[in-house]
Amino acid sequence: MSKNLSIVNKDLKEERDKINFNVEEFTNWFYGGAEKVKEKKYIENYFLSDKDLNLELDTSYLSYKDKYEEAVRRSIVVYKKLYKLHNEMGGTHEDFVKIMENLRFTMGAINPEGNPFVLHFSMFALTIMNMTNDEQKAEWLPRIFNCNILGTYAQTELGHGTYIQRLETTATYDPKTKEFTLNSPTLTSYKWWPGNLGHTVDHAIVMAQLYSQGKCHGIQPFIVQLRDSETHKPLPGIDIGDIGNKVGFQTVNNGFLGFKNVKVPYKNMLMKNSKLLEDGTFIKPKNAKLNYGTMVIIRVHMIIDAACRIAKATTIALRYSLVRRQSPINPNEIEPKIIEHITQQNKIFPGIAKAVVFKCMADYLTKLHLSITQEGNTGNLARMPELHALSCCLKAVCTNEDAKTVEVCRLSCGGHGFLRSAGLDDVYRNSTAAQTYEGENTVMLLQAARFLIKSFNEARNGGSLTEGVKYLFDFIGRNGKREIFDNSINGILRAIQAAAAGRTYIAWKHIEDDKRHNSIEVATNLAGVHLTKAAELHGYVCLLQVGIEEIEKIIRNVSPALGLVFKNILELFAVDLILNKIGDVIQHVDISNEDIEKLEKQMETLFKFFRTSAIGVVDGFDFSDPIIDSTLGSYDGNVYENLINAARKSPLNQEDVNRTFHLYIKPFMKSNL
Ligand SMILES: CCCCCCCCCC/C=C\CCCCCCCCCC(=O)SCCNC(=O)CCNC(=O)[C@H](O)C(C)(C)COP(=O)(O)OP(=O)(O)OC[C@H]1O[C@@H](n2cnc3c(N)ncnc32)[C@H](O)[C@@H]1OP(=O)(O)O
Ligand SMILES: Cc1cc2nc3c(=O)[nH]c(=O)nc-3n(C[C@H](O)[C@H](O)[C@H](O)COP(=O)(O)OP(=O)(O)OC[C@H]3O[C@@H](n4cnc5c(N)ncnc54)[C@H](O)[C@@H]3O)c2cc1C
Repeated sequence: MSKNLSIVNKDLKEERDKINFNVEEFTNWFYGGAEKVKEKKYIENYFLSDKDLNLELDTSYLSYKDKYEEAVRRSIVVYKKLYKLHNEMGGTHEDFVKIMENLRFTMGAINPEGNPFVLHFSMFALTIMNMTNDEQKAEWLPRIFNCNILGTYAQTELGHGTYIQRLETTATYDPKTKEFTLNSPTLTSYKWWPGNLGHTVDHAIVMAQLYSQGKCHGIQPFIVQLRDSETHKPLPGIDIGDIGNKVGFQTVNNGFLGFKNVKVPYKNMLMKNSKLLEDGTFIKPKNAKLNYGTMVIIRVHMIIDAACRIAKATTIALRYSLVRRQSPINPNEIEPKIIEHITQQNKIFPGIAKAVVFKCMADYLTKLHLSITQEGNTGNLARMPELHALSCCLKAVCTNEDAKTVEVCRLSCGGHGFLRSAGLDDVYRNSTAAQTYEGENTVMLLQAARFLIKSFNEARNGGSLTEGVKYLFDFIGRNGKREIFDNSINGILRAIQAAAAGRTYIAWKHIEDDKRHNSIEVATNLAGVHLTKAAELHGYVCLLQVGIEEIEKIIRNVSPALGLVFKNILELFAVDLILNKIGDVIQHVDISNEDIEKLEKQMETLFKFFRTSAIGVVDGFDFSDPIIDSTLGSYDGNVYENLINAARKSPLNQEDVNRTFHLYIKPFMKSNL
C-alpha cells in the first residue's frame, strides 16, 4: 500500500497496534496471491504517479463539458501508458487483461465520474471477441486492440431497454447489393444510453431486427461505423449526440443514435451464432440467447465491482469511525471513538463481511462462467440457463446490497459523509447505476425466478436439479413440515434455504391457483412480488453457501490467526443475514423467540471479536490514498486537516469577497426592501 508519509492519527495507530493477524496475508488472499498484489501496486503506481494526469485538479468543480474533456484527456494519457506497459510486459493478451483488471480501480481515481472509453475496452471488444467468425476476428480485433477504431455497445433504445426482443431498429438485407440498410423507424427506436456513444467513439455494435427475404429474424448484432475516421463528423444518415446530465456517470458520454438508410456491408453482421447466407437465407443459432452473451459476461464481472465498492465505502466509514470521537457512553468518561457505539458497529461491520463474501462469490462465478463457456465452445449449451439465472440473480442481489451498504456508510459518517470530499458520493452513484444497467434489478430477479419455478416443478416431478437448487428437494421432502432451526452456520444456511424454498412454493402456488382463470403469463405477473422475493432469497442462499465453502477452504490454507478472522467474518455475514430476513424465516422455519434472542446476542459477541480485526481487514483491502480519494478515509486518519484543506480548495474560497456581493447582495441589503 502506498501509505501517506504524514504522521498517523494516534487513535488509528492505537487500533493498528492491536491487530492480531497478518494484514498482508489478507491482502494476498483478496487479490489472489502475493505476486498479484505486487503487480497491482506496480500498475497502480505506474499510472497514478504520472504528472500529466494532473490529479491535483478536482474535476467535481468543473462544468459538464469541461469534465468530459478532462476525462478524455486523462484517459488518453492512461491508454498511451497502458500500451507502453503492455509492450514492456511481453505483449500477450493475458498481459493486457491483467493490466485492464488492475486499471479498473485506478481508472476510478483518475476519472471519478466515469470513463469515456469503458465500453470500447469492455462490451465492444468482448462482443467482437465472442460473437464473430474467424474472418471477422481477423478483420476487427487488431483495429480494436490498436484503438484504430473506438466502439460501444448500442442496444437500448428510447422505448425499450428491458424487453430487447421488441427493439425497433431495423437492418434490412438486400442480396443484390450485399448490404444491410439500417433505419430507426420511430422516435422510440432511437438508441439511447450506450456509454461513450455521444462524442467519443466512431463505431458501435448495433443490435437491430434483421429482415431478410421478407421476414424478421429477431435481433442480431452489427458492427456499424458512425463517424468519419478523419473528421469524426457523423456519417450521412447518422443522427448522434450526448443524452445530457445524469444522476452520475457524468463523463461516460452516454449517447443517442438514429439511422436513416445507413448502408452496412454484409460482412458486418456478427456471424458466430446466427448466420445469414449471401443469398439472404437465415440460419438460426443453436440457442437464440447466445446473442445475449456479452451481457452475461458483464453481469459476472459486476459482482467483484460490487464487492470493491463496498470494500471502499467500509474502509472510509471505519477509518473515520476510529478517529471521530463523540457522545460519551458513560457520562464520566471521555468521548469515545464513535465505533464504540454499538449501532455504529452494526452499520459498518456487516458491510465489511459482505465485501469478503461477495469476493468469494465473484471468484466462484468467474470459474463457473469459464467452465460453462468452454462447454459452450464444444457445442454443449446445457448449462447456459443455469449461468444466466445465477448471474442475473447475483447481479441484482449484490448491486442492491452494494447501494444499500454504501448509503449506510455515508450515514455512518454523519454530516461529513455528505461532503463530496468524503468520497462516498461517486461510489454511491456507481452503485446505484449498477442496479439499473446490464438489466434492471427487478427484471433480473424475475429471470432468476423463472429458473427457480422450473426447478421447483422438476423437483415435484422427481426430476434432477442443478447443485445450487437441490435444497428445493429438502423442502418438498419435508411435506409441509417446517425446518427445525439450529444455531450453527449450516443451521442458518438451512433456514435461509427453507425460506427461499418456501417463498418459491408460495409463488408457485400463486401461479397454479391463478392459472385456473388466467393465462400462465398473467398468473406469473400476479405472482411477481413473491417471485422477486424468492429469487432474492435464493441469491442469499447462493452467497452463504459459496461463502461457507470458500471460507472453509481459505481457513485450511491461511495462518490460524487469519483463519479466525475469516470464521468471524463468515459468522457475521450469516447472522446479519438471518436477522435481516427473519420475517421470511419465521414463515418456514421452526425458530423460537429464544433462538432469535440468541442470534442477537451472538451478533454482539461477533462485533466484540471483530472490533480488533476490523481495521486490519479494511487496511487489507489495500486501497491506496489516491484510490480511496477521501478526506475521511485516508490511511493516516488526519480527517480534520484533510477536511479543512479540501474546503480551502473550493473555487469560492479563492477570493475574500465574491462578486455577487456587489452585484446583488449589497444592493438588496441597502434597499430597505
Ligand atoms: C481491447 C481489448 C479488451 C480486452 C477485454 C478486457 C475485458 C475486461 C472486462 C471488463 C469488465 C467490466 C467492465 C464493466 C463495464 C460496465 C459498463 C457497462 C455499461 C452498461 C451496459 C448496458 O447496460 S448494455 C444493455 C444491457 N441490457 C440488458 O441487460 C437488457 C435486459 N434484458 C434482457 O437481458 C432480456 O431481454 C431478458 C433476459 C430480460 C428477457 O429476454 P427475452 O425477452 O429474449 O427472453 P424471454 O423472456 O422470451 O425468455 C426468457 C428465456 O430466455 C432465457 N434467457 C434469457 N437470457 C438468456 C441468456 N443470456 N442465456 C441463457 N438463457 C437466457 C431465460 O432463461 C428464459 O428461459 P426459459 O425460462 O426457459 O424460457
Ligand atoms: C448508467 C447507465 C449506463 C447504461 N449503459 C448502456 C450501454 O452502454 N448500452 C446499452 O445498450 N444500454 C445501456 N444502458 C441501458 C440499460 O441497460 C437499461 O436502462 C436497463 O436495461 C433498464 O431498461 P429500461 O431503461 O428499459 O427500464 P424499464 O424496463 O423501462 O424499467 C422501468 C420499470 O419497469 C419495470 N419493468 C420493466 N419490465 C418489467 C418486467 N418484465 N417485469 C416487471 N417489471 C418490469 C422495471 O422493473 C422498472 O421498475 C445504461 C443505463 C444506465 C442507467
